[in-house]
Amino acid sequence: MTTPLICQNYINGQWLHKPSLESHSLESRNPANKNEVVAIFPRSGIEDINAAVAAACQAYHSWRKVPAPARAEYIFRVGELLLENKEELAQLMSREMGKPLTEARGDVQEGIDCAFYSAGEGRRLFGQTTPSEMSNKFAMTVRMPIGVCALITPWNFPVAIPCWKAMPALVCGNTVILKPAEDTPACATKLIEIFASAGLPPGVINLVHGVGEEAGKALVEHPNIDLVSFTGSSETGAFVGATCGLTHKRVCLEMGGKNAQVVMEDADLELALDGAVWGAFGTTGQRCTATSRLILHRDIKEKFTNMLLERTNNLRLGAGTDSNIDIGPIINEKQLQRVKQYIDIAREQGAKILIGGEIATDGELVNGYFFEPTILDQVTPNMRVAQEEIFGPVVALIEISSFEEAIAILNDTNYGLSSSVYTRDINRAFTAMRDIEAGITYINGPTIGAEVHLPFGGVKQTGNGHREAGTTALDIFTEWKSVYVDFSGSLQRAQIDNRG
Ligand SMILES: NC(=O)C1=CN([C@@H]2O[C@H](COP(=O)(O)OP(=O)(O)OC[C@H]3O[C@@H](n4cnc5c(N)ncnc54)[C@H](OP(=O)(O)O)[C@@H]3O)[C@@H](O)[C@H]2O)C=CC1
Ligand SMILES: O=C(O)CCC(=O)C(=O)O
Repeated sequence: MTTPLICQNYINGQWLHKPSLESHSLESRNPANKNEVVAIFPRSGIEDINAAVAAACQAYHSWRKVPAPARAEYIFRVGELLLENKEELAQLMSREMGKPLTEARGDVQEGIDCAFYSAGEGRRLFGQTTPSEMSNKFAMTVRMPIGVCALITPWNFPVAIPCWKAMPALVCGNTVILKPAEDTPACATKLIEIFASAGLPPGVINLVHGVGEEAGKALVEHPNIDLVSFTGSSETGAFVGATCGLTHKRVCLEMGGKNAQVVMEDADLELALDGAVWGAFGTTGQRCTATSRLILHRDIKEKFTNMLLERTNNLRLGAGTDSNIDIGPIINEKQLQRVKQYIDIAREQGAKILIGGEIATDGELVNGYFFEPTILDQVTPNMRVAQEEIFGPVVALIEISSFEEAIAILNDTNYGLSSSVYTRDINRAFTAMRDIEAGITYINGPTIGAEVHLPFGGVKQTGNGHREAGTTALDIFTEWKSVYVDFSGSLQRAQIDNRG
């Protein structure tokens, strides 16, 4: 058992608001061992939010004028420091969030990739030049920063998601305030320590810990916040979207998925099996891109289900820090109960549990929040487990008899984040690419595994039309200005006459 990390807010270049054990403090615990306190962190209030917003507003005036290539050099340095600290961060993440070490390393690696990719944008941030209607005039567009950005992030990717948001925001000339999830304050603190070590000027990046409904809400409602970038649940996303609408803020929402993997009768079944196991049970199913529906052609369903059962039966549960395990814990008691409730709902609505379905309590598992990897059969498309995001190690099997039926069922949800089709038929592959309603489609690959230089986000209720990562992140964190330069020395005739 290690000593808890004492986390503080980072405001205007200073570590502030030391939490006391007695009051105004919260703790994060190891989800594989609830007796282990990983971190103690402040329960920030409105005064902390006001201080962070004031610092970010003040810093914005000079940061936006730092040349973009120079802003990018700080982010490049963050990437180098993340690389140097990768193992330490991954170990901490495994303890605080529970994901297996290999996955935690992948999470940090996404942050590193994002740093180097975003830093490259500092030397691009391309605008356009375009002909003017006048002879002695130039016309062009430039990207302008938006201002002070609130970044509200979940616990499932405690390094990657804050990096996806903060890095492009800073390269574009904005200043930021991060409000991380209550479950992962230590990861956020270590990440911001790295940003601070890269020498960013005071106020450019700020960290405020606390409760979503207090600190997060205060940030979203604050009149001096210009943009909110949010990843999390549909319910909180709806509040964030509505509040930003009422207070005229820019807003970018990413609210999860109900992702499906289709396996057709001509698929390479071993390949599809790897995809299904990793997609459904990787990160204990706690990914917005997780495979929560397996749409199986009736000709291969029985064989594939048996293969899946055998693999699932051999998965080992345990602490993410133990290199011999496959599946870590669920993040907290509330999420554990939520997953359990969905199993009860599935049963009530007529689904059959082929394997799993219970909270796992064998041996040391009793000390953590473990749930057995679960396969639900005889699921019909209108059941709640086929429509709602569960965010746990649960996958629903749905049988289909044609490719058209598979695509129709895949599309039949309110979400539209990730999707996958396993087939050897090129015509089906291209039809899937065209007809699937999702922001991401994989052919012969699992629904998870996004790369940072491609747009990330979804259609329908997954989001509000924005895409993180890739060059599309620049569209979130900048606004266009059209610039006309008249070098005629007089008001041009056509302009007065409206060209007539
Ligand atoms: N799309 C995705 O990647 C994710 C989706 N989810 C979905 O959400 C479900 C619930 O998970 P949960 O962690 O509660 O998700 P939330 O949406 O509640 O949390 C996401 C972030 O929003 C903050 N927050 C909560 N309430 C407010 C508020 N009123 N105003 C501003 N910020 C707020 C949270 O802070 P705090 O942690 O302090 O509550 C956290 O930082 C999961 O079961 C899953 O379905 C969850 C995580 C990631
Ligand atoms: O699995 C992926 O491709 C990325 C997942 C992710 O970012 C998320 O679940 O929030």
